[in-house]
Amino acid sequence: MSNLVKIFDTTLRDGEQSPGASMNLEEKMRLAHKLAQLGVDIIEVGFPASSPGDFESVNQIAQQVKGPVICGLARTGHADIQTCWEAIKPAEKKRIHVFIATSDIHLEHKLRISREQALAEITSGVGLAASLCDDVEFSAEDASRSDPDFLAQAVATALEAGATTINIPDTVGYALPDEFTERIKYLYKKVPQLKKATVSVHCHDDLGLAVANSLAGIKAGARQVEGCINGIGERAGNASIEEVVMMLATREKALGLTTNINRKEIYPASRLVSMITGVTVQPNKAIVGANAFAHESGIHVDGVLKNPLTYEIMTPEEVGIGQNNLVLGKHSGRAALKARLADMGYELDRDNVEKLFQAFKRLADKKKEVFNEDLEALIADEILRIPLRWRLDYLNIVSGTVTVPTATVRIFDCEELKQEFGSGSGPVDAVYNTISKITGSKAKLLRFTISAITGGLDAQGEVTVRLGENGLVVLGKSSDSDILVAAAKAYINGLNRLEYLKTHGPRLSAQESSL
Ligand SMILES: CC(=O)SCCNC(=O)CCNC(=O)[C@H](O)C(C)(C)COP(=O)(O)OP(=O)(O)OC[C@H]1O[C@@H](n2cnc3c(N)ncnc32)[C@H](O)[C@@H]1OP(=O)(O)O
Ligand SMILES: CC(C)C(=O)C(=O)O
Repeated sequence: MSNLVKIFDTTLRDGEQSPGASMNLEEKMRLAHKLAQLGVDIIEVGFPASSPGDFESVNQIAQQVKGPVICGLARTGHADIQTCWEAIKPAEKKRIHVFIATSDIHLEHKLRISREQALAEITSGVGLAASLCDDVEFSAEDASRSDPDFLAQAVATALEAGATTINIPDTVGYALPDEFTERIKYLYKKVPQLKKATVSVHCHDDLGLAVANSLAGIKAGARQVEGCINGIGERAGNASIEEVVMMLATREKALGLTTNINRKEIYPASRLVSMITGVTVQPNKAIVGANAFAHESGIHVDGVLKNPLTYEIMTPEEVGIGQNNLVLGKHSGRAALKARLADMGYELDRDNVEKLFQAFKRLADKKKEVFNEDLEALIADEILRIPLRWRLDYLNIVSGTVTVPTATVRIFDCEELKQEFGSGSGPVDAVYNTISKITGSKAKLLRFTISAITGGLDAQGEVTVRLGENGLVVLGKSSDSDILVAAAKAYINGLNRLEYLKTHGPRLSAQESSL
């Protein structure tokens, strides 16, 4: 048996069945090109009989996308199959995928036909498809809930009619891995001619077992796995392609199997699917989630810094993610802090690291994540105690529903008092325009946040601004019971830090670091 597992991507068909994930022609085309770059073996592009739009996108992709087999889905009715064939005909390599349900629940309640009629449908549908195309896949929908002997009969009928790939779907994500392995082994035993075809598995994630069941199928002899990028798809989704591929690659020694996937395209493909469908990837999602290669806990970061193998079983580079992400937060330790400081160009001596670490922990208790600008601000406050060029002396604001907001601001520039008057679209804008006039600052306001740090009507407001100029980025912070005063002071605080960085450079010199 081959050690190559073919990857059948159905993001454009089953993935598109995720509520709200439908894609237009341009989006499908872009994604199909990306899937070809990713190296999937087969792309199920759509269900051509379902709508003129789907026909058109399948047909356009069949004309333009080279590399993978281009596959269209069809029910057993002849009209579906003819329409599918017309749509995929221009492709270099093409496949018709015919399906019908084989479980009694589906036969009785949905299709309202007998088992005999279902077998006749298979003979007629697969037979027509095989007369048009030499690559035909047959799927026994709801196979995992079908009577095993009837399923074997359906599979034998499809092979007889000309199917070259037999797909065993766990349509409603009901199977348990051991059961699924047994089911496929049973089919191999009952239908000896199955060995000549490719067995495929198509697992849904209703119980979170889609990837485990795909592996169970592979272990029983399946050599094609169907799934979607990011695991999107009907209801709880399909097996996630990236998880299946990375499972096979990471555990290659144990499993002895390979795929044709260009793994560096995994992350770009994931981003594109998320962008196009609007279905966001949960942060803790395996392989492509924001936290998949992120570490915050001190003990983990210490290990990863010494050797990433301590906590990483694959490298982020392997799946197209730039590098791992060492997050600073309340669980971080000194090793993480020192590594980040070194990354930022700061070489602090042991006492200053200790001083900064204590301040960092106090901040991290209040904040989810500590960013570089937070560290710059801590260094400025705790270690450098930077000289303040500007200090607010006086502030008067006129604002309201019927007046143009104006501000009068007086500032100490070193020892010299300077005053200006200005306006803006709101009171904060008026204050900031006036401060910029006095200080001559060209800094851009990148972010402005305001929060209450005490309760009640007399709450202290804390304002944080993020300012940028010529590649330098700083934070400014202040609090006051008057939020406009807090806003003015935060802005001036940021400008003082920017002024310091402009004259001293963004990096601490060794001399300064030992201050
Ligand atoms: C497990 C899967 O993911 S299967 C794929 C599911 N995907 C989709 O359904 C998306 C595209 N579907 C559609 O756009 C529409 O359902 C269409 C155009 C295909 C059909 O629309 P309609 O003709 O209005 O039928 P409707 O959707 O109401 O019902 C489906 C019909 O197909 C029949 N059917 C379902 N599966 C099959 C099959 N494999 N072979 C033959 N007929 C089937 C059903 O019994 C039902 O027939 P009925 O109308 O005689 O009762
Ligand atoms: C059409 C088949 C393969 C399907 O999507 C399913 O059974 O889930």
